[in-house]
Amino acid sequence: MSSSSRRQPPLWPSHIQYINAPRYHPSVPGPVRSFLISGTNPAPQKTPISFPPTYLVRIRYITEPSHPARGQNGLFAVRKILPRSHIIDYIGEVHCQDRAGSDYDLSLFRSEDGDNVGIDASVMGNEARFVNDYRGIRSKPNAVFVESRTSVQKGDEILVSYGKNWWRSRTAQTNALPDFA
Ligand SMILES: C[S@@+](CC[C@H](N)C(=O)[O-])C[C@H]1O[C@@H](n2cnc3c(N)ncnc32)[C@H](O)[C@@H]1O
Repeated sequence: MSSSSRRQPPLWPSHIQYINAPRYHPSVPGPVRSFLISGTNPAPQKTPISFPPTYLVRIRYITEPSHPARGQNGLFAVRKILPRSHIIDYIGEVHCQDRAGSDYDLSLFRSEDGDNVGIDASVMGNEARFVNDYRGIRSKPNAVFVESRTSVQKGDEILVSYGKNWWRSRTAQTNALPDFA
C-alpha cells in the first residue's frame, strides 16, 4: 500500500487530516526544508519521504475516572514493545511560526539562520498526536520522542514527558497536578 493510500486508523477524528508524511508550511525557508527532506543535500527531493505504518499501538478513548485525560484519546500498546524500539514517527505540519496555542506542537530545532522549526499535529497528523504526558498517570514516562526507554507491555498507554515548560505555560493543568516544579 502506498503512503498516500493508507487508510486512517480506527477512532481517527473526522476533523483532523490523517497524513503519512510531513507537510511543509510556507513559513519553512527552502534551505531548511531541503535539509529536513534530504539531510545535508540542498537539492529538493522529488519523492516525499513516507513513514511506515505502526503495528505496535492503537488509539483508545480514555474512560477511566482516575485518568487526567479522561474523555480524550491516548495511544496504547497492542503488543509488548521492547526497550529502545522505534514506536512511531511524530508526523504533522512542519512550520517556522509561533504556535504557542497548539497543544500538539513539538519543537524540532533552531536553524543556523535562527528559524525555530516545529512540527504541529493540531490539524493534521498521525497516531503519534495522541501520546499523552505521564503526569497523573504513571510515576515516569515509558517512551521518549526519540526512542523507547523501557519495555512497554501489551495494553499499556504510551506516555512521554512533555517537559515542565510545556506544563508551566498551561497553568490550569499545572495547578491540578502535584509533581511540577
Ligand atoms: C498532544 S495532546 C494528547 C492527545 C489528547 N489526549 C487527545 O485526545 O487529543 C495534549 C493534550 O492531552 C491532554 N493531556 C496529555 N497528557 C495529560 C496529562 N498527563 N494530564 C492531563 N491532560 C493530559 C491535555 O489536554 C493536552 O493538552
